[in-house]
Amino acid sequence: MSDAVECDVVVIGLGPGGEHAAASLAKAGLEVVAVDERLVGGECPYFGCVPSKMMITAARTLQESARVNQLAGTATATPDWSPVAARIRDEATDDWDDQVAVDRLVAAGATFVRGRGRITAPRTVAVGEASYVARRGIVLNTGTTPSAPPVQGLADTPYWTNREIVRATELPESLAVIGGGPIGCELAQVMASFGVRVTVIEVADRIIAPEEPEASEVLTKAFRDAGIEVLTGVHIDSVTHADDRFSIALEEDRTVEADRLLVAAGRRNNLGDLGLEHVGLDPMARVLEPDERMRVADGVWAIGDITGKGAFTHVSMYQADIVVRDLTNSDGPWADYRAVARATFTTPEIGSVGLSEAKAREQGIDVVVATGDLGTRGWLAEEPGMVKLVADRARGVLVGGCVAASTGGEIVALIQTAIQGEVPIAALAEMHFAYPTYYRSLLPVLRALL
Ligand SMILES: Cc1cc2nc3c(=O)[nH]c(=O)nc-3n(C[C@H](O)[C@H](O)[C@H](O)COP(=O)(O)OP(=O)(O)OC[C@H]3O[C@@H](n4cnc5c(N)ncnc54)[C@H](O)[C@@H]3O)c2cc1C
Ligand SMILES: NC(=O)c1ccc[n+]([C@@H]2O[C@H](COP(=O)([O-])OP(=O)(O)OC[C@H]3O[C@@H](n4cnc5c(N)ncnc54)[C@H](O)[C@@H]3O)[C@@H](O)[C@H]2O)c1
Repeated sequence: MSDAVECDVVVIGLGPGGEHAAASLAKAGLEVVAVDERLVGGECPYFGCVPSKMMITAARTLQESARVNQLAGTATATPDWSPVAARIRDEATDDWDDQVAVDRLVAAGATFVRGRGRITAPRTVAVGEASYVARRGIVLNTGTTPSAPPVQGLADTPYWTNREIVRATELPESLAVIGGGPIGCELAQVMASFGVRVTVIEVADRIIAPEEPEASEVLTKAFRDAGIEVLTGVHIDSVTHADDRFSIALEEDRTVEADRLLVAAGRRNNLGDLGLEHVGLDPMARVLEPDERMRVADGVWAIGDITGKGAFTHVSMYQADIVVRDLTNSDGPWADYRAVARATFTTPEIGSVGLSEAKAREQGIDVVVATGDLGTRGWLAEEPGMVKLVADRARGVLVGGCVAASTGGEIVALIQTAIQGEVPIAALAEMHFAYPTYYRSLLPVLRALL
């Protein structure tokens, strides 16, 4: 091994948070070595949020055009995947080339190293033959890899994960999706909008299971209305691939056949073989539990999906800002997860923030909930949807909310502000809500909580 290079900070893994932390720390004058074995920016820009939302933008355009026949005359749209594939390749991912991101990082003052980082001693990281000693410490942002469930035969088949489907240049006639979480649901609906016959196979008793049951119900109906087959509470016995077809054998002698199979059954945190034992951490850890400054051990910070605080780009970026504050000796503010917002970009979009009713009850909160529909706006737009608010009766404030609507992810911003600011429900229920907006649908639900 060559002589160790000294620096202030080594960032291992440059997902959205790692890239942001490395650039910000370098701009603040620290000597930063930023390491990634794949692409700078991580899953989000190349295989996750960005390409999937580009697909969703196209799919929504098709969905809207289909509503012309219902509301405004006649229109015929002929779906064509080629502009979507071209935009993903040329505009979103630069053909899966991260040179722009590398240049940005280097321009910020960081040293970029392509390779696999591994902790070999406190404050010491090896990348291949090179070794780096970080005077201040190591920031971990190693993210996740798609994981496949242990289903007989599956590993021997050419199934897709998010990393393959974003590169698809042609669509199959039929697609089976294992997993009805956010990835499975978003991509299933995209494919169905482009005319693919889609079956979603979910082992839990409902799709988007961590969200409110009422939201799952609305989405399941929307899926079925759009011709997507939704199988829930289903166990897969085996998967085979022959003659370019997948056969997914379900219990009770049922089989789903499809041209392609997307596995969206969850993710595995990239914590294996990271040398965690050298800094006193469990090398078998599935998540790294950080303190409020994102510290997980002496001289080690962790951010992003590996912290288990919500596998979202905005959480990774939020945590990166905290690490930057800590490493530049600021006074905070430190981590606060009371009002983490999220949006699943299906149609309707499922926006959520804070605690679900189930999570609030688990925490022993004296819970009161109320639900409603999308009111006048929902009726005008002929749009299904729902609003659910979760409140702490004793404190008279909201602790969670979920909105299924075309703008669900936007409407939750109001609920988020109320949770974060601990605004009394009584005050919220007396505010002006413009008529006939979507967010006005919150008003009767707020009043029902009082
Ligand atoms: C299809 C899809 C859609 C999504 N849509 C959304 C969305 O709409 N909104 C949202 O907020 N989130 C979305 N997400 C989640 C989002 O992509 C992640 O939460 C986000 O990327 C943050 O991840 P991260 O910062 O933990 O790291 P990641 O993005 O996972 O990046 C980790 C990086 O670490 C590198 N790495 C790992 N181990 C090592 C090592 N030992 N040495 C060197 N480098 C290493 C990897 O190469 C990778 O570049 C989506 C995810 C997927 C898959
Ligand atoms: N819009 C967004 O913000 C967005 C979009 C996509 C992903 N994400 C993030 O990425 C994370 C990963 O998403 P995901 O959807 O891959 O994972 P997930 O863990 O959220 O969902 C996986 C689903 O697969 C099901 N499943 C697991 N094994 C199965 C089996 N053998 N048969 C059938 N179903 C099975 C699970 O019950 C679960 O419902 C999410 O938790 C989310 O935080 C966010």
